[in-house]
Amino acid sequence: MPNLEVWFQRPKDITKKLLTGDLDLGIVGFDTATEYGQGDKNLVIVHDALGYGECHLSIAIPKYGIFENVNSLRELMEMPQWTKQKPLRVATGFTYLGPKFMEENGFKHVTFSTADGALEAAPAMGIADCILDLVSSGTTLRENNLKEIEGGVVLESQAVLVASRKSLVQRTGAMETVHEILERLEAHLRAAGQFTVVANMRGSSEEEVAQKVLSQPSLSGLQGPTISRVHCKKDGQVSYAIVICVPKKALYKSVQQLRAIGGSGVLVSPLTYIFEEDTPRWDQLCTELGLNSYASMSFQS
Ligand SMILES: Nc1ncnc2c1ncn2[C@@H]1O[C@H](COP(=O)(O)OP(=O)(O)OP(=O)(O)O)[C@@H](O)[C@H]1O
Ligand SMILES: O=P(O)(O)OC[C@H]1O[C@H](OP(=O)(O)OP(=O)(O)O)[C@H](O)[C@@H]1O
Ligand SMILES: [Mg+2]
Repeated sequence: MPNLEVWFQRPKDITKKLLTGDLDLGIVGFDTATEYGQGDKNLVIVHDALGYGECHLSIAIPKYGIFENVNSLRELMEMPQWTKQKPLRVATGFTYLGPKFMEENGFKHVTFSTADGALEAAPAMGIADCILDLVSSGTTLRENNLKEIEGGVVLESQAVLVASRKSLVQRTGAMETVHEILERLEAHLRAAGQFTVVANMRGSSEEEVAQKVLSQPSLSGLQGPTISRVHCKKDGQVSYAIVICVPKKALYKSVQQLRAIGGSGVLVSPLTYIFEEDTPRWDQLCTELGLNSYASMSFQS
């Protein structure tokens, strides 16, 4: 893409640099954008689900000792151990979201300490009573004898595309660039679970082939089959070829169904992009920025 420069930075620095106006666009975890964005209106989520880096921010407590029978945030809060003099000690890297969550849930006697990594060790080391950190597979928690509790999830997260509102509104060309990035991302993510399937079909007419294909539940494709004539070199006879999109999960079933209705020579290739007529997140972004005229604007010129 022209007019675009890409820098690799630490996630928290990306968020901070978006806020100071040193960057126009960033890709970070939603948790980082929320933690370091701290509700700043200048940070705009352009794409909220890039489909990787999935995790959630959650409270975890030891499985043992005084916590053995504690399984919810409410039960944790109602434990007699936490007093003004001896509050619940939470180790977390999320020093904005952590206290905010506990306060919103009415937790009175709580205090926070912070570290850069390996927080899961803090309870066993006696430095904290529980932790508030990211969980993905849950392996780190299991390894450290910790458990999540009901009502303890602070935030669901995955990679997101974020922008500086000021940049989008003020910088010439910024919206055009974001539009192209968004179109490509949406089209690419839409295509992620799909294959293109091309097959030769026996049949006496396009209609007959279409009927056969549509009679099979896994073969209707995104909008129905594309059918075209194949002109054989040798005998000049006409046969037909169909092109359909098939979800990866349904691939083998589709091949079986194609064979059952006279399909052969099935070619399968991955799909890179599916561009639809609309880019829903673009319209949302324009509305968010109060730039409604952009929604119908095309950048073809
Ligand atoms: N186990 C995980 N599975 C999936 N995504 C994760 C996981 N841990 C972290 N993430 C995501 O990756 C982002 C970066 O993680 P992390 O904060 O560990 O960064 P880092 O590269 O170690 O940076 P720093 O050096 O500043 O700690 C997080 O904000 C979160 O969105
Ligand atoms: O549920 P899991 O799949 O085990 O993943 C969770 C772990 O991943 C992250 O740590 P990371 O590996 O980034 O190390 P860090 O905490 O030192 O940054 C997070 O801080 C958890 O410790
Ligand atoms: Mg890390």
